Amino acid sequence: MSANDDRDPLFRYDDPVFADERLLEITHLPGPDRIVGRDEQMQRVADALNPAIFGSEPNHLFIFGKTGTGKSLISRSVTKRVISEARRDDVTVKYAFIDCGEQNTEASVIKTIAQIVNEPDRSGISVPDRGLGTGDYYKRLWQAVDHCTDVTIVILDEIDMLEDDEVLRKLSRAGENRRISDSSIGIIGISNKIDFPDHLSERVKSSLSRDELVFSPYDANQLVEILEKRRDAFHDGVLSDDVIPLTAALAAQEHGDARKAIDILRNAGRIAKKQNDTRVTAEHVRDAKEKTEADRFNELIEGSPQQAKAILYALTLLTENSSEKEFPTKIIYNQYKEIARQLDFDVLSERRVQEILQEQNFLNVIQSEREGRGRGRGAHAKHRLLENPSIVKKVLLRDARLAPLEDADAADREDSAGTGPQP
Ligand SMILES: Nc1ncnc2c1ncn2[C@@H]1O[C@H](COP(=O)(O)OP(=O)(O)OP(=O)(O)O)[C@@H](O)[C@H]1O
Repeated sequence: MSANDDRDPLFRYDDPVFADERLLEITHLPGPDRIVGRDEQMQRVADALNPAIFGSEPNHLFIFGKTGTGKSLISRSVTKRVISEARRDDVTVKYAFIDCGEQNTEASVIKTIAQIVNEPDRSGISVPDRGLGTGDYYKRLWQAVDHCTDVTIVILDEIDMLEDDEVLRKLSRAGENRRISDSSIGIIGISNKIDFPDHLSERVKSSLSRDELVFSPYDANQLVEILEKRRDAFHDGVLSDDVIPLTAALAAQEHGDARKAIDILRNAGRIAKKQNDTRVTAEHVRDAKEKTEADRFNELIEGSPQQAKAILYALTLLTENSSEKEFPTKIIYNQYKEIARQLDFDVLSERRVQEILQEQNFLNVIQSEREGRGRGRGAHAKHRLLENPSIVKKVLLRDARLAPLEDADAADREDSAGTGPQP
């Protein structure tokens, strides 16, 4: 009897497609030999963090670049190398990776760093999840940092999502202001908004944005190389020859986004597996592209209220039915009113719709520009959808309250195709 004979037949124990799917997970940190084309950026991050190896204060650093250009990968990878180098000299370096999209208040950022760094046996303190004011969380953070580390590296991803820059001011000057005495803190701020430092107060800017680093998008060849280095996520012979080049080409269409490339490849494998295919083909890749885009858009709008979805639907219809790409608030508002009536929603004021458009701009769902120059505010802003309208529509219609729009949409399409009832 083989070892597998007594296993529960309800489950699968072999995976015909993936040898190690974790290599394609977004949280996976690939080793240095799998990192492609970022030597210069790695060196710059290493230069900024170098003092930490000897227990001294690292330089703060800002990293900019579009989605999927390796900003968090390089920050985490170099930080980990700093930690292991420092350990050789008995220097303790710890790091906290904070997603400011999820933790955007001063108290939650401070609490999270303190919880990551703290070892109650060494510091003699605890960092409770709730119940302390911001000031007390700071006190515990300084204690934890002083007792448990020589250097703390704080990586703030999506730093532009922070409610205000107070936390940056205090963290960046902790040593200078003698909040901590036996230890130091280095900050790496990551953002895809290159104009982010313009929004910081002068004091924070002067202490933080001395060192800036820009990550440019990958070209299709680099994306091919990145994917080739993860080919062992699949069993030998599973990927058809055209899968990696096609995935790279599709991911390079907007800008060279490695996150999208890896997501498409993983989804292609999953789709093949679901269909009981043992080879991943170009067709799986095309389906995977659509799924990846829909998933990503869904993630962006998941928490949005139904009114915001109705407004986005209005912008989607306008985009679909016109050769224009940008629309003024007023035009979107008129279309929204129509949709709100169809859905039996209360009709919001134009001012409120304008605010919601602004929020969606902040969430990177749409892009708003004021007429003339600068980021969009106010009644004269124009708004553009950042995703393919057919994907947006599909995702918005997943919301049951918006589903009636699907019938209206189908009827419109029939009419415009001339297949509606003839007189
Ligand atoms: N140069 C590279 N070599 C190998 N893999 C890479 C490279 N750049 C990015 N990746 C992979 O692409 C994915 C996205 O990278 P990462 O999260 O670092 O991008 P990012 O610029 O921080 O994006 P975002 O702004 O969306 O957070 C990760 O799975 C990462 O491992």
